[in-house]
Amino acid sequence: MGVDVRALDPAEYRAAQDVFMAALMRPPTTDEQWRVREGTIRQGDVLGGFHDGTLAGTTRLFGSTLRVPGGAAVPAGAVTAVGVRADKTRRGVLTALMRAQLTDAKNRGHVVAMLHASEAAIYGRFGYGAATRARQVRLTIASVKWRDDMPRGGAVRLVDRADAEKLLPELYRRIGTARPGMMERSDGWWRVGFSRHEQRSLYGYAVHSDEHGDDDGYALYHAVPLGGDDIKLQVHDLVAATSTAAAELWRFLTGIDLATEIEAARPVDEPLEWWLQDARQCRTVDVFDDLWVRLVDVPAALHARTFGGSTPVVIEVRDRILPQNDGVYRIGSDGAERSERSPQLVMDVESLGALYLGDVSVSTVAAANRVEVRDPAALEDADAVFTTPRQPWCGTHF
Ligand SMILES: CC(=O)SCCNC(=O)CCNC(=O)[C@H](O)C(C)(C)COP(=O)(O)OP(=O)(O)OC[C@H]1O[C@@H](n2cnc3c(N)ncnc32)[C@H](O)[C@@H]1OP(=O)(O)O
Repeated sequence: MGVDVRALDPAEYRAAQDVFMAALMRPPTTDEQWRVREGTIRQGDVLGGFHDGTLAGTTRLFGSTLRVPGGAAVPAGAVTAVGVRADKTRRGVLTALMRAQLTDAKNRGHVVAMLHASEAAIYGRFGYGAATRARQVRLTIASVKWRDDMPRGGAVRLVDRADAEKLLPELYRRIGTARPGMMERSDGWWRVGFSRHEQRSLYGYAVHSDEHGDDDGYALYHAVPLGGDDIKLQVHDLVAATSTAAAELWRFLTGIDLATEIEAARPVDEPLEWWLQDARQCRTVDVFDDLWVRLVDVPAALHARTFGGSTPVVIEVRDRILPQNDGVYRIGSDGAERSERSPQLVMDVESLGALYLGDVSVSTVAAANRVEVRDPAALEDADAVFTTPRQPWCGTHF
């Protein structure tokens, strides 16, 4: 029996949400949570996969943009709420949904699709590559001593939730998407986020302003009792326009009385260790794949980002789902375009997605046999072409 996929009607969204929550083994969305979420879903965004006439699986795609190396922001489809009923898995429901969604993303003009994966084994077959990483850092507050030469300046103040709901989205819009891998957040994203801040626990909203009094960073955190007298500050969001703002926000967080430790998922190249007198007091407890990127329109995606190196490379790209992307591309610091030349390297669109934001080198992917090297001399050139000065990072959960 095949799988039928169609865009769901708004009246079916709640049922789709239930399928998703059950697939994630989470309790169903409450009526109160649903009232907030419902209004953020646009018609046409939710797909349903039907097996034997039953809604067996679902996925949603909403419009955003993704910052790419060089500074452009490309139209991006953010994929979320993927789930298949446990009694309907491994029958091709997700496959049918992903194919339909990628075609839809292409028709909507999205240059890339992107997601956070619950498991790393799921999305590669659909052309998604792990394009950014994050590291989970933990600091024990009693042992944190900042260096005297750490960047300092400006002031940090706490704001209440009502002010945070106005200030943070505005600040994020202004400063929050500077790094490759960062994405635009919709009003709905913020509404759902703030609605999760329960009254029962402390949520803190700290804003940094520079020496002229202009706001240039914020931290959003949550106090988690650990048992006994121990309290962890879980930092959900820390966005700063300058290293001074970031450093001052970290200094503020580690100065909060009664907190015993801090944990946050951060960019892998944030210079926390460099600010500390004892670098080992910042512990990396995990490094994990963050944003997965799928190039939906390969020529447009390559055109949008800048490349480095002194010698261009010629790469053949293969795409089993969107064959319009198949072809040979010459990529270098002067741009990227289709080419008639014979390829030096051959890769599928998943590997290209992983390389797209500069998180991993071409040599590393080639060493895993995920790039076919036809001209070994091209590998070093390709590393230089794809390399970026800053590690990409998304920092937005969706
Ligand atoms: C962006 C997000 O929302 S992330 C959240 C994703 N959702 C979850 O993790 C919820 C729990 N899991 C599920 O709902 C389902 O198992 C899904 C969505 C992961 C997979 O759905 P299915 O309908 O079973 O996938 P489908 O039958 O199309 O499988 C396609 C292929 O992927 C493989 N596959 C599917 N899920 C997994 C997995 N979790 N691990 C490894 N392989 C997998 C299948 O074996 C199959 O391989 P094949 O083509 O070689 O036979």
